Formats: sequence, structure tokens, C-alpha cells
Amino acid sequence: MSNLNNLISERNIKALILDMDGVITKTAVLHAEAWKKMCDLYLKQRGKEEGKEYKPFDVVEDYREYVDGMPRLDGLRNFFKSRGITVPEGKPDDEAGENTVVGLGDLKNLYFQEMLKQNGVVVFEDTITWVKVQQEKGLRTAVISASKNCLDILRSAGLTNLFEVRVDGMVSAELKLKGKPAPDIFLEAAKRLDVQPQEAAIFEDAWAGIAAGKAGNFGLVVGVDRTNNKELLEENGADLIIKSFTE
Ligand SMILES: O=P(O)(O)OC[C@H]1O[C@@H](O)[C@H](O)[C@@H](O)[C@@H]1O
Repeated sequence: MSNLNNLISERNIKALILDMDGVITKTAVLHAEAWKKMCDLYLKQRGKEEGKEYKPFDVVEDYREYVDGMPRLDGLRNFFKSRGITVPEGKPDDEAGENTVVGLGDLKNLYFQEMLKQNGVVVFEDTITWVKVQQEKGLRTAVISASKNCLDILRSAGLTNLFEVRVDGMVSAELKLKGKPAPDIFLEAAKRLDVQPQEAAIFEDAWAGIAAGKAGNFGLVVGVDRTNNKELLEENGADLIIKSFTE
């Protein structure tokens, strides 16, 4: 038996809660590209106005550190703060592209949706196969995501019915759940699956998700390292790191 399967049985895990972007679907790269397009446009324009040159968005380092796994607007504030920039918050009806947190967030989302249309959704087959095997063994399963595009992505991938429970960016906004690294989204999924956090394993590719799993006292916190990100996942307390579900 693999390390992962051993831990699941040793720790008496009854439910699995998986993050979507980067664990189930290959959509993290599209998010990173959309972030870069929006951020670089704004940094260039702002730099010109201020007679400064800002370091462009790095799709590996900046994505990982500041936006991966977090709600859209939290990520936006985090990234610009890293460049010493405070963007005005704006109003909920700001147009996409206005120079506010709301307007720039909407612009990033437009870019993301265009990229999604062009590229379609590709899934990590190893995840899907493994989840189905665990479900046959009787484990309960949930998908979580900070993304407000989660349901559309699951639909495009033909995965709407795979998980019993979904707690995504839309649900989080409705319930006013705090974003990762706060544990709220995982705790809500556990509640809906009717298990205690100690009885659930969480699967995450982002440091913020691992930190959320630890903060929520989950029975098993697994880092899914698809992009050579082992150190950051370890630093944040992952109990186990896997590169794929076929290990
Ligand atoms: O902008 P959305 O689709 O609501 O997604 C919010 C965040 O969702 C997370 O799942 C992604 O890791 C982030 O890259 C993304 O920014």
C-alpha cells in the first residue's frame, strides 16, 4: 500500500476534501497567466505615471507566494502590496479595468474566462481515478476552491457529479467565509460531509491551503506538489507530500 493509503487507514480518515485548481484540474496555469496579464498592464501604466519601473508579475514565484489558493481580491491586494502599491478598493459596480481592487479583479477574471474558453479544462486523470477508488471504499468526498469559476470549470471537465459536496468562491462569498490561510472553507466542507476535521484529509497545492488545513486541525494534510513546490508546502506543515496520486 502507498504511504498515502497507509496514513488514511492508520488515521481513520473518513472523508477527503480536495482543492480544485492544481489538484483536480490543470487550471492553476491559466490563473497565473491571467494574473500576469492584468498585473503587468497595471504596473506598466502606474510606473509610467510615477516615472518608476515595477518588477513584472512572475508566474511561478509571485503566483505561488501572493495569489495561489486565495480569494481573487485578497490575492490582488497581496500582490500589489509586495510592490509597495495600495490600490483603492472601489465600488461593487466598478467596470472591469478601472484602477480599483474591484475593477482590476474583474479584468483579471475576464482574461481568465477568455483563456478558459480558448484552452478548455484539462484534468489530472490520476486524481480522478484515485478519488473514484476511494469512493468505492466508502470514503466521502468534497471539492473546495477559492474560485468563483469553480462550478463552470467542473462543468467543462464533466465533473459536476463526482463530489458529494462543493464549497467554492461563490458559496464562500454567500456565507462570508474567510479565505485561506483561514480554515473556514475546509471546515464548512467537513460540516457538510458530516465529519469532524480530525476524520478528514485535505489535499492542497498552495501554501495557503496547507496552512488552512493545519489551522483547522485536520486529520491529514497532504501537499500535492505538481510544480516543484515541496519546500513551501513543508514549511507550512504538510504531513505528507505527493507528486501524484499514482505514487
Ligand atoms: O478569480 P477566481 O476564479 O474567483 O479565483 C480565485 C483564486 O482561486 C484559486 O483557486 C486560485 O488558486 C487562484 O489563482 C485564483 O486567483
